Amino acid sequence: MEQAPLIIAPSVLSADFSRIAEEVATINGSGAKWVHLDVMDGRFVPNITFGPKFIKDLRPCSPLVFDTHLMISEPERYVELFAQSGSDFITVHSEATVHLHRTLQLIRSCGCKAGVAIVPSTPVVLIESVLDIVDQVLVMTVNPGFGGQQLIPSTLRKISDLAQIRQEEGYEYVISVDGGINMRTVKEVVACGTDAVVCGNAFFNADDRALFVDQMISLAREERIR
Ligand SMILES: O=C(CO)[C@@H](O)[C@H](O)COP(=O)(O)O
Repeated sequence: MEQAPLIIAPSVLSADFSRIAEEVATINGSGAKWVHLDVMDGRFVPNITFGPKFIKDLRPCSPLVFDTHLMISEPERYVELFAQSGSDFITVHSEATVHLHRTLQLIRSCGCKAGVAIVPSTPVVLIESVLDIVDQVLVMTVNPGFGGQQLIPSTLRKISDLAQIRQEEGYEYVISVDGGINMRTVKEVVACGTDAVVCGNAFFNADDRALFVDQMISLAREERIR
């Protein structure tokens, strides 16, 4: 069976918040399938973005999958609010919650798909015991907090490891990659087994955002048939 096209998830972190509805409209028209929503609390990461009201207000602006990435400490305290805001996926960091398994169960019990994220210094072995209950594993390829950073090469191995475990165990999670993804780096992450890529600066700085998405998907297809 042919593999599904690479999922492109533009990160609104790199959007102009003063024109956020217009910016999201360009995501809708670009061929991207997901909208990536980076929630930061100034504690788990050294930056602050937005909360559930922002996502709730954006929900009517897009029919796409809302991929909410909680870069916040103790995310379990806010899961219900982010579920009510219209998130499809809610992804929490393994480093940010003591009871990771329980937090992932909570996400699912709220009717959302559950994701687990790991920062560059966290090895895959630390999340192996929850891989049977997640719908997405998000591999951070930069240290979280800011857009526009360079991909850290030592993170790539984790993508291949997750793809191998998925195959061996028959799991069905989506493997997504976040940080420093652009037309130069997409092939290497696809070669490792990525299904979805988060793109902040590369998407929002593209002269033609629809063309950018199209080219990223084509580059992925070329890499997969190589
Ligand atoms: O979560 C983050 C950063 O913490 C990312 O989602 C960035 O927003 C990706 O931006 P680029 O590296 O693609 O510019």
